[in-house]
Formats: sequence, structure tokens, C-alpha cells
Amino acid sequence: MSLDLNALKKSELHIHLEGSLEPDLMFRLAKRNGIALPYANVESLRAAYDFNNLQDFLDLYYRGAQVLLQEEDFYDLTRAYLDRCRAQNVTHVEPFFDPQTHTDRGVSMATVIGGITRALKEAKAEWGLSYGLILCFLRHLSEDEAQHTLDAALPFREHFVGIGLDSSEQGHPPSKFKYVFARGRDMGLLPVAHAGEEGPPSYIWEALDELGVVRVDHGVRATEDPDLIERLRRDQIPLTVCPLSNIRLKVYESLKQHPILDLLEDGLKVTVNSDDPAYFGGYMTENFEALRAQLGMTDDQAERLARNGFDAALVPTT
Ligand SMILES: Nc1ncnc2[nH]cnc12
Ligand SMILES: [Zn+2]
Repeated sequence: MSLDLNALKKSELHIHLEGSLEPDLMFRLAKRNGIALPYANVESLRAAYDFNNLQDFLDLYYRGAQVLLQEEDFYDLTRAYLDRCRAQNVTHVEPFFDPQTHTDRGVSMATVIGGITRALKEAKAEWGLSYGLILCFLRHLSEDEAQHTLDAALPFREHFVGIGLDSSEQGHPPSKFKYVFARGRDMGLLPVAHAGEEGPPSYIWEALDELGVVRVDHGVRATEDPDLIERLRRDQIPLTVCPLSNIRLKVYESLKQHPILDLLEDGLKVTVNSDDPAYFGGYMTENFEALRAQLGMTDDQAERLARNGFDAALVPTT
């Protein structure tokens, strides 16, 4: 009998809440808010989930997020994701949210953070979930806009523990956000950043040396730079790897080419995560199952990957 990957206790460190918006909820919220979607039904929306790269996906992801308007919408989104966590024995989560995607449409920071944290607190009280929320800056926008976003979030400082960097990677190096990250660090916010998903290894170096990140999101292109691999191993910098995402966004042609298990065996602190599960065909269990089916992940490797998810957490886990 092999290990039950759904029952395995797991921690998720790389999940965009907006990326957990399932098509049926998207349609329900569109109806509730009187928003027209450019798709006739859930099936035709799902059929559009055929991406050639990160930008292709982001275009749909930002459009989908437009159905989120009221506090209740952010609550329903987060609650639905946390219900999946409970069903898959994910007992700790450190989710990202993208305030600029919402505040730029006139939705207030209070509405966004209020809905998300209500669901997180409820899950903690109901079934003992532990969590830490991470506010992400959109890297295709300017550093000034990121500074304004941090200002707008300050009244809610107690509700998030970290700052992150996401959206279109190519052409938007981490160094572009050096000052806002320095300010966030001074406030005690823990810095993380997407780097080396589509961007070159130099972006991972910048995330480490210029933003001072304590964890790298994706980071898979580190495999192109042996000195960087040595740095990540020496300092045990966690990588939040997202296998199904990397296939859907064509970072790798198939999981058979994915380096996650080689990185694990090389002594790097790699973790398994879902990224945008509603768009990429799976939550945590499905990601672990794909690694077993396609890469021959052993039970021992699954247990080490799951344990790394807890070791790499920013805040205490249950
Ligand atoms: N995989 C990803 N990379 C960069 N930005 C994102 N925003 C949501 N998912 C993302
Ligand atoms: Zn991501």
C-alpha cells in the first residue's frame, strides 16, 4: 500500500487566492454583482484555459477577478479554497492576494482584506487551520504604485505577515522594487518574491541580494546556474515549486522534465504548491499525485516535500 497523499498532512505556501476562483463561483459572483462574462457557460470558460505562457494566463486571471466586488465575494472565494484545504488535509496556508487588482477597480482595501481574513479566522476557529497572509505587489506596475499600495494596507498591518511580488516576470526584475521591499522589511514584514519562473537566474540573485527574500516563489530556473544552486542549498532558502502550474504555463513541456525531485535530492529546501489551482487543474493533492504518477516520487520523497512545507513556513504552524 502506498502512502495516501490526500491524508498526508500538508502546508501550502504558494497559492494566489484569486487563482482559486473556480468557474462555477466566477459565474455565481458575476450574476450576484450584475457583471457580464464573455463566456456563455462554465464549459466555454474552462475551454479558454489553454495557455502558451504566463502572460496568456494572467490576461484571463485578471479578467476573472473582476467579479470580486463585495466583502462577501472575497469571503466566499477564500472560504471555498479553505474548504478544499480541509478536504485535502492542508493544515497550514500562507496565501497571496493582489490588492492592486481590486483597488485599481475602486474596491477598497478594507473590503478585500476584510473578506479574506474573515474566512481565515473562521477556518482557524472551526478546524484549527494556521495561516499567514501575504500581500503581493504587481510587478508590471511601478514601484511608486507599490508604495501607495503599502500605504493603503498599513491600517490593516496586523492582518498580513509578508510581502510578495507577482505578475508578468520578464522585463520586471526584482530590483525594480528595492525601496518598497526595504520599507516593508523595516516594518517587520517578511519578504518573498516570484523569481525564476519565466525569468532568468539573475532575477533569483536579485530577489535574494536586493530584496532580501526569505523564500523564493518558483525558482526553478536556478537549475541553469550552479553557483545559485549552491547558494540556495547553503542557505537552505526554500523554493515554493508549483509542478502543475509549470506544465500549464509551458515552463516545461511535461512533468517528466521537471527538476523538483532532483532539487530535493540535491539538498535544496523545495516544497510543493498549487499556485492557481482553479486554472491549472489541481490543488495540493493533485500536485503530489502528478509527481508520483509522472516522476515516480517515492513515499519518502512525498513525506520530505510535505515536511519542507512546514519547515519553510513564515509563521508557526499547527
Ligand atoms: N504563476 C504566477 N506567476 C506570476 N504571477 C502570478 N499571479 C498569479 N499566478 C502567478
Ligand atoms: Zn504564483
